[in-house]
Amino acid sequence: MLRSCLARLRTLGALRGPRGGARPPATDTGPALRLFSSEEVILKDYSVPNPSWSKDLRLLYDQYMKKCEDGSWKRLPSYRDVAHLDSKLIKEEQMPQARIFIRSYEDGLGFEFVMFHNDVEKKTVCLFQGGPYLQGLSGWLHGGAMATMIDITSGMAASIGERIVTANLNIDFKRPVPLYSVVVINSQLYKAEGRKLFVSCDVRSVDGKTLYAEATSLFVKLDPEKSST
Ligand SMILES: CCCCC/C=C\C/C=C\CCCCCCCC(=O)SCCNC(=O)CCNC(=O)[C@H](O)C(C)(C)COP(=O)(O)OP(=O)(O)OC[C@H]1O[C@@H](n2cnc3c(N)ncnc32)[C@H](O)[C@@H]1OP(=O)(O)O
Repeated sequence: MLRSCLARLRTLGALRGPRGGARPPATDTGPALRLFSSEEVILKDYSVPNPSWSKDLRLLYDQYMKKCEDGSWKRLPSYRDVAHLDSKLIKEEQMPQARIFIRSYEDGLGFEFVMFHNDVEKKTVCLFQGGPYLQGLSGWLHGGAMATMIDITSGMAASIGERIVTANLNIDFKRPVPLYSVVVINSQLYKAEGRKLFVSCDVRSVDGKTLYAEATSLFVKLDPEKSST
């Protein structure tokens, strides 16, 4: 299994280090992801500007990167292939196919986003530009695509690095979101009660004047004593 994962990562050009050749330049994403003791695996981080990003998205990205300078906010890196590496739920031969679906589109066609997290304030902000493959009604973003981004942004506000699942997600869609436009998704953990984490969220236009959606959600930390299947 390990061998097939490594082969897959090599194909993707993600492996660097002792056997993988030169390491790419350091980014602000923190230390390289070390998955195996003998090899260092660096996965491509997609939460950085690419040519499909609109001026709005770039400007907001720059603003939030400034907020990161004093350490209060952190940019969250985002990968395509990391989630399946330790999964015991799918067969070994299925693993090379598995991808985080929001990172499965070519640049600009699907979910272009970057998230920033403030650990003290328990807030996560996502700057999101929905591409043409996310169309619902003509010219508008599909609500399911919006719901996905609300879910993940809220999940990041609830907890980073812990095994949590969405137990409940309520969304009021207030205005349709035009395709290609940039929206700002603001989420905040407002209550933690045992394994339960409660998050509120809103989605607004870049100038903050249009409210596109409001949501509340409940995330539950997985109980290691219980089986998830
Ligand atoms: C694209 C992904 C990016 C990947 C990045 C990688 C890492 C980042 C790390 C974190 C970011 C997370 C982002 C998450 C977003 C994506 C999340 C998902 O898609 S998860 C998939 C969808 N959800 C599920 O499949 C969940 C299915 N349900 C369950 O597994 C279980 O029901 C459970 C929620 C785990 C709860 O079961 P369990 O037996 O463990 O506990 P209890 O039933 O006893 O419940 C505990 C507690 O919670 C209350 N509860 C449970 N469900 C609900 C509900 N629907 N509404 C209200 N309350 C609920 C329950 O009453 C108990 O409360 P109490 O203790 O007070 O009695």
